[in-house]
Amino acid sequence: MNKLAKSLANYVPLTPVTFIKRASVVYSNRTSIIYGRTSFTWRQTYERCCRLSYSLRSLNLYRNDVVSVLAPNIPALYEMHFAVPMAGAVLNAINTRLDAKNIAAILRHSEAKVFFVDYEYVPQASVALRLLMVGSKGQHRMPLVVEIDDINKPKGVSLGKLEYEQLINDGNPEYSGEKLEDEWDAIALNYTSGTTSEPKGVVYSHRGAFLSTMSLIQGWEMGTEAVFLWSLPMFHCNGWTFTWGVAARGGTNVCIRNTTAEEIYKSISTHNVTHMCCAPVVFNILLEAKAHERRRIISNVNILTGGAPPAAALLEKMEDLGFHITHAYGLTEATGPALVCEWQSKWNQLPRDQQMRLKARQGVSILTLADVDVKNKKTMESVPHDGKTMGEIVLRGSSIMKGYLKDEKETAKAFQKGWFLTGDVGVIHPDGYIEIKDRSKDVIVSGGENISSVELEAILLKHPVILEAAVVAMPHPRWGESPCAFVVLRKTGSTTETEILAYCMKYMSKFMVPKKVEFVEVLPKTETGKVLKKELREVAKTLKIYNKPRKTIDLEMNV
Ligand SMILES: Nc1ncnc2c1ncn2[C@@H]1O[C@H](COP(=O)(O)OP(=O)(O)OP(=O)(O)O)[C@@H](O)[C@H]1O
Repeated sequence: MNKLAKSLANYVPLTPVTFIKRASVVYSNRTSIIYGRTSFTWRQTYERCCRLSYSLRSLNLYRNDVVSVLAPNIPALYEMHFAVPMAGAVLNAINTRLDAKNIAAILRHSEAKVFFVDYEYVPQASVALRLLMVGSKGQHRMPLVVEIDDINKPKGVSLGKLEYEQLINDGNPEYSGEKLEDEWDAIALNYTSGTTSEPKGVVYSHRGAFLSTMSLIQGWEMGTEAVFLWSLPMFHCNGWTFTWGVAARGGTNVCIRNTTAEEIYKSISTHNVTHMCCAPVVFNILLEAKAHERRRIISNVNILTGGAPPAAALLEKMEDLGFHITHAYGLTEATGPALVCEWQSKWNQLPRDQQMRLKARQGVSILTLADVDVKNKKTMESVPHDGKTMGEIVLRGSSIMKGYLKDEKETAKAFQKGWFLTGDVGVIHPDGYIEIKDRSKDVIVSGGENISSVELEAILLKHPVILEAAVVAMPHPRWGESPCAFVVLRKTGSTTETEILAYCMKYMSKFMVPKKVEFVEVLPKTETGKVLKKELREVAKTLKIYNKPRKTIDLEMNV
C-alpha cells in the first residue's frame, strides 16, 4: 500500500479557485452575477478573473504578496476572490465601515502591494494613504493603487492612474493562473472585528478555505441554481466562504451596494432570492422596515444567520415574515461558521417557542471540523453534557486559520494543547448541541456565580417594548459585579426602570436580575454590528445601582 505514490493525477492541492474553472464549463451560460444593469455568465466571470489575474502578475505580484481591497459587495470584489489567488497572491478585503486610521493600520500591517479602491470610498482611502505615507517615514513601500469605477455608470478615476476595468481589458483571457504547489499557502487575510481586543490579521490557507466552503454548502444544503443575495459583506470572512461557495454551486450572485431594508426586499422579489446570510442585526432592519420599503416574501428565502446571538424571540418574528432561518456560530479564525444548528425533523412537532429556543442554540460542528468541545479552561477537562456547566468552546480542524499574521504570541495563545480556543463560553446539551452563553470577557461574576449576559438579553428581548438590549457587569460593593442592562425601547418613554426590573424579577433567578436598567437611544456597535460591551462597561461604572422602590423589588437579595 505504501508504495502507491501521490501523482499529479491523484493528488491535487485543495483550493476553492478550482470552483470557478469548473463553473465556467459546467454552468457556462448560467448567470453568475447580477448587479444593477450589469450581469455576467459563469463563462464571462471566469474569463474576467483570468484577465485580471494576468494583469496582476504584470504588476509584479509574487507569492504571498497581499492585495487589499476596499469595496462594497460589487462584482469586482467577487471576482477578486478568484483572480487574486490565481495570481498566487493573498486577498485582504477590508471592512468598508472602518475609518481612515484603521484602514491605514491594516495597509501598514499587511504590507499590501496593491490597493483596490471602489470609487465611493476614495475619500477614506486617500486619507488612509496619506496617513500611511506620513506614518511610514519613508520605510514603507506604498501600495500601487487601482480604482474601481462604477461599472453601471463609469465616471473616470480620480485616485491614481490605474482602473479596474482597464486591468481586465489589458489581461489575457487564456491565462489560467499560477500553479498552486502547496494547499497550505495563504489565500486570504482577514482582520478580526476588534470587539474585545485590537484587530488581528487572520490568515487562511487554500486548504482551509476549500474545506470550509464545502462544509457550508453542505451544512446549509445549498443546491445548484441558488440565487444568493449579498446581504452579508464579502469582507466578513470572505462572505462566510459563500464567495467561493456560489461558484461551486453555479448559483447566481445578486450584488447590492447597501444593505437597506428597501434594497433587500426589492432584490428578493425581483430576483427570486433563495439564499442570503446576515447577522441578527439585519433582522431588526427588516422587521422595522417602513410599509413602502417592504415586499411580501413569496419565494422560499433561506437565511443563514450568525456573528452574534440571535434571540429566540427575534428568530420567531423573522420566520413569521416567511423567512426560513438556519443559525450558525463562528469567528474569523474559523473561516466563518464552525457550528451549525442542524435542524431535526422531529422538532417540527414541538410548540413554536420551544422550536425557536432550540434554533437559538449554536449547534453542532460543520462537517470538515475534526472536533469541537467545551472545556474547563483551567483543567482542559470536557464539561458534562448537562446544558448547565459552562466552559470554553474549543475547535480543531482544517478550517481553522493558519495563525495571526506577524503575531506569534497571540497565535500561541490561541492554539493550546491541540485546540483552538475561541474565547467564547458555552454549554453542551445532552443531545450534543452547543449553546453559547457569553464571550469569556463578558461573563458577569456576581458573588462567585457566573451570569451569562446573553441569557439575560434573550429574556429582556421577549418584552414587547424592548427593541435591543445589552447586559454588562457593573461594580457592586457586595457582590463584586452585578448585571447592568442597557435597553433601547421601540418607543421612548413607553416604560420605566421599575417596570422592567419587575419583569426581570418574574422571569430571572433573583441573583441574575440587573441592578440597573439604563435606557439609551442606540447601543454602541462595531462595524460588524456587535455590541461594544467594553464601552458599556465603562458607562456602567459611572451609574448608580437602582435602589427604589424597595417594596416592589428587593434588588439587594443576591440569592
Ligand atoms: N451565532 C452566534 N451566537 C453568538 N455569538 C456569536 C455567534 N456567531 C459569532 N458570535 C460571536 O462573534 C465572535 C466572532 O466575531 P469576529 O470573528 O467577527 O470578531 P471578534 O471576535 O468580534 O473580534 P475580536 O476577536 O477582535 O474581539 C465569536 O467569538 C462569538 O463571540
